[in-house]
Amino acid sequence: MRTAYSVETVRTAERESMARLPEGALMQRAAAGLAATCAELLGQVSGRVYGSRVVLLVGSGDNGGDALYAGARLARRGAGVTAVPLAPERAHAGGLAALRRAGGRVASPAVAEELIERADLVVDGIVGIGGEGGLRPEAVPLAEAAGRARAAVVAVDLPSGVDAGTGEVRGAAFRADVTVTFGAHKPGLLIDPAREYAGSVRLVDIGLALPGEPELEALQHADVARLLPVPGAESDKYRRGVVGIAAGSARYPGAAVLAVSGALRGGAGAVRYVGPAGDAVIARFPETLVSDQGPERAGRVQAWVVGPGAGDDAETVAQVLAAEVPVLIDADGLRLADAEAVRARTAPTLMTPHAGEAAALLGVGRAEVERARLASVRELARRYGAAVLLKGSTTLVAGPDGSRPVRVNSTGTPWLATAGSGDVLSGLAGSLLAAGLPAVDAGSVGAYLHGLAGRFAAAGAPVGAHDVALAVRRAWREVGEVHRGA
Ligand SMILES: NC(=O)C1=CN([C@@H]2O[C@H](COP(=O)(O)OP(=O)(O)OC[C@H]3O[C@@H](n4cnc5c(N)ncnc54)[C@H](OP(=O)(O)O)[C@@H]3O)[C@@H](O)[C@H]2O)[C@@H](O)CC1
Ligand SMILES: [K+]
Repeated sequence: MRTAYSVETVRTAERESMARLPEGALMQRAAAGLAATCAELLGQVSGRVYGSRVVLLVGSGDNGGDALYAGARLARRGAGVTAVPLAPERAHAGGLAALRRAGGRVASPAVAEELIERADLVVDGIVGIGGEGGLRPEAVPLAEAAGRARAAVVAVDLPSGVDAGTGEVRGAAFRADVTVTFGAHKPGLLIDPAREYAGSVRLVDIGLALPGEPELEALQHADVARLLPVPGAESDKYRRGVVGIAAGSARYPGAAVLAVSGALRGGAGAVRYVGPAGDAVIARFPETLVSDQGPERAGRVQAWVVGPGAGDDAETVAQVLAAEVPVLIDADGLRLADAEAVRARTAPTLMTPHAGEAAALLGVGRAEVERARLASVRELARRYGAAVLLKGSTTLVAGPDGSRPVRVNSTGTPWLATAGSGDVLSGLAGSLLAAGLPAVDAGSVGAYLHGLAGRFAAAGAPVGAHDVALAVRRAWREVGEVHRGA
């Protein structure tokens, strides 16, 4: 499991550690890790550390201190290192002295853009977890220059300008090729839009003992493998769970077919389809149990999926919400579901909006949800008393009270932003619910497999939702392999 901790928790751990260790020890560990990554990148960019040109952009806090000590290490290996302190009188004094002793230079911000243009490596040590409110105006041209330059950009702890705790980006921020973060991932490094600015993220262990719950957790292959439902010798189709799909309409029969295609690959023993697209479903998937009765009279299921392509069929949504089994609500179902009926449910509920649907439910603009994804998913979960999966390039899954930790999925790919892809996910996650997974697990395992399947199906070229559904089996197998190998 990959975890991310709030700034507050990291600060607490930092204080405890500092009380036990000699002064400056944590910063030296951080700088050593940072310098190692810088050296590796310089090797890639210019072939060697010796003789390469490194520019350190140095703010007035410890983030700048990390950059200076790392710069000193690079200077000792023969790199030409120039530090640009944005507020020279407040830059980390020990770090500046160390850099000078190692042969590094110090330059004025007036020449920073010129230096960045000629650099092999730019180290962004302007601001870390102590930052507030986005980049200050004087740093904006530097972020732009670093973006234009051919130099590799390494961010210290996090890209300056992004919000460490929430992943929000207000205005300009540094775009890093690599972010070297210390002690723990910060939530912003795993959530878009900030995640995109971080490039690839490396965690340097500086020996922090992190107290309490993480803010976020991201499942990895082995975690997913442990959660996948596996039939035992005694299993029959009913014990493996039957998932009911109440989806599709005369206008959108394809949504029903795609939701069923996802459900068939999600581990339930059987898929029951209810709705007006039965002929289309049977033609494609003859193994489906098709009923033309409403959900109430369709026969037993262990979980329902309601909503994909449902049009305006509020009655079906109401019947599903009244069922005493887990329910996944997606697409049109989100709009048609009565909030009181959702809150009144006693069996688990999982809502799966994309940003636009979440915005409509929250009564805000879509951009607002995209800007503040973590706060949005928590707020929705609290309002509805339901687990909520907020789709996107970094999908988030919150438990019913919006509490910690929220799951974040990072297997997604931009290729998954294709029509019908969400219908496949709803069937897949619904099937996992029917197989007995708790709502947050069903959502996050579903998103994980779906993202991986999207990558396999796309392999660098456009995909349709149907291709994604087909690739779910490969994703499942790959995840299972890791488990068996473990
Ligand atoms: N956690 C750990 O265990 C370890 C942490 N370590 C490192 O320490 C870092 C945290 O250091 P920190 O607390 O000194 O804060 P930091 O991020 O350098 O910035 C603070 C200063 O920046 C300013 N400033 C504020 N907002 C700004 C903005 N938007 N744009 C520009 N400037 C802004 C503000 O100064 P002001 O100008 O307001 O006086 C403020 O004083 C952490 O990220 C990690 O790198 C490691 O050394 C090892 C162990
Ligand atoms: K930084």
